[in-house]
Amino acid sequence: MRGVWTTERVRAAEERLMLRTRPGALMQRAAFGVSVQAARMLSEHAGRVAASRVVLLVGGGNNGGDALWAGAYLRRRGVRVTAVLLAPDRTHEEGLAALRRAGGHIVSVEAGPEVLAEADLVVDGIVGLSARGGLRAEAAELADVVDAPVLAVDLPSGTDPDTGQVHGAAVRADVTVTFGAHKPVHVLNPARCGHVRFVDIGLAGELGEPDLRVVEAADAAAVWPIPAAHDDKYTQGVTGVAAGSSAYAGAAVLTTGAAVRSTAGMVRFAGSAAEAVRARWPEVIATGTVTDVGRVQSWVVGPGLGTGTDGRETVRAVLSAGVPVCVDADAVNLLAGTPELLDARDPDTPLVLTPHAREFERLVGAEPGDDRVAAARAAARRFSAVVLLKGHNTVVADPDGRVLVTVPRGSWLATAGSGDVLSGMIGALLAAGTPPWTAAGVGAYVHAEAAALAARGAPISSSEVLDAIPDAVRSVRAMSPAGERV
Ligand SMILES: NC(=O)C1=CN([C@@H]2O[C@H](COP(=O)(O)OP(=O)(O)OC[C@H]3O[C@@H](n4cnc5c(N)ncnc54)[C@H](OP(=O)(O)O)[C@@H]3O)[C@@H](O)[C@H]2O)[C@@H](O)CC1
Ligand SMILES: Nc1ncnc2c1ncn2[C@@H]1O[C@H](COP(=O)(O)OP(=O)(O)O)[C@@H](O)[C@H]1O
Ligand SMILES: [K+]
Repeated sequence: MRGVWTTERVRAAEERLMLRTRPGALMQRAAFGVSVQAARMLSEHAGRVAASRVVLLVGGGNNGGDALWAGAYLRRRGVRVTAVLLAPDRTHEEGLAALRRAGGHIVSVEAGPEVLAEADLVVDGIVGLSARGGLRAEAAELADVVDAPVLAVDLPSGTDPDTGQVHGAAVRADVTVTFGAHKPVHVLNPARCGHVRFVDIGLAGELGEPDLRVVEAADAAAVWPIPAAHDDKYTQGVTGVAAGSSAYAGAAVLTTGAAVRSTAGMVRFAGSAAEAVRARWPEVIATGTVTDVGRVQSWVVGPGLGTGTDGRETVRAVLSAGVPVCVDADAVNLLAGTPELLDARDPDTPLVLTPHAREFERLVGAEPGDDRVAAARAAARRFSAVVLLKGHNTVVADPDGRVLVTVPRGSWLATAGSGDVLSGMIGALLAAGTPPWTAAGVGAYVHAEAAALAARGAPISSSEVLDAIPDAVRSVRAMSPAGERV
């Protein structure tokens, strides 16, 4: 897992590191990294480094200082560098002097549009970790006329460093260079950041435990359940699915199918869509009610269940079964409407709640808001459950405060029924004994991987996401040396 640290933590780490480094050293490390990345982008986009044109958008803080020093380094490689000063009276002095010494041009904001029109690359040094709100008017007008590729220093200006949210105008970067640590914006707003490149400025030893963690392929490969020589269909965990209704039989078929495709072993189904489930998935043992189903090691409850009395009793039955439960869709709505249902739960059995934003609002009584990480964390604590908040990024919070985030590759999952597939996958992982926080995070990662593999650049249905689960598991396992052996 890759760590992510909030602005406050990064600043504190930088302060500690600065006590042991000479003044200005960190900025120069950061700026040198920016210049290396800028040269790489110039080669790719302009076909040359020397004699190409770079425009620096320079704000009134250290972010602008980084851009100015990077410009000075680029001058040594023969690049024509022009700095547009957005806050001339507060421009970073040493950086400005360095760029002047190196032969860079300095212009005022009025000349910005003209120099931007000639640029091969724009370096966004408007604002970094001190950013508040969207871009101010002058910066917004300049950002609007940029046509060349954009390299953002630390983060795309106008995005919130800790939530990734954009209120008003913001830069859209092709590449963002981050210093010393990944910050929340880099994983919560990947669309604005473009490719994120890490520059080591020596912070690692000062950072401590991350505030968030990003799931990676190796994490999924390490925990995905693979049958061993001694296993049979029962020892790997039997997944129970209580989903669907006469009106929504499809949700039952999708959730059950996702559990079937995710792990070896067995899946049992309970509900009025048993016939439809059996017809599509003959390997599933399908019955009418939770009480008839036999022993399972986890339950998934909710997709297409309806919010009537039958649904409520189903939720009550699975919560009191003494096994881990993944509560999705209508089961989340039922908990929102009848919170006493949670009294049926054995407090020692893991619970995973998987709301999308509207279900979250019903459950918690407030929208997730700008800070989705804080919202998921608070809900996890309140319900003593792992809360997986769906959206472009999936945020998975444990009641103890740990948070996992998945960074999507595209938005292909924004299609009906894809959430049903996710809950089936999480249910299968829970049945295999995967701890709930990991099951939810890794399930979401492989779900997104399945979508990316199925889509390959064109829209897909959730049935295709489901069919791509084995390919996604193969793909993540292929990245792990241990995973390739079996
Ligand atoms: N610490 C270190 O060791 C290292 C730090 N490093 C670098 O320092 C950066 C942080 O620098 P920083 O703290 O000086 O402020 P920075 O982000 O440049 O903002 C400048 C000013 O902009 C303004 N402003 C705010 N919002 C705005 C908006 N929406 N649109 C427009 N303007 C806005 C606001 O001023 P205001 O006008 O509100 O007074 C603010 O004070 C960090 O990101 C990294 O690049 C690296 O060198 C590595 C070592
Ligand atoms: N714009 C998006 N980009 C990436 N993933 C998305 C996007 N919108 C939704 N998703 C993902 O798709 C799934 C949708 O789940 P859900 O809203 O429960 O759908 P349904 O109820 O139709 O099954 C979730 O895993 C969510 O994270
Ligand atoms: K910036």
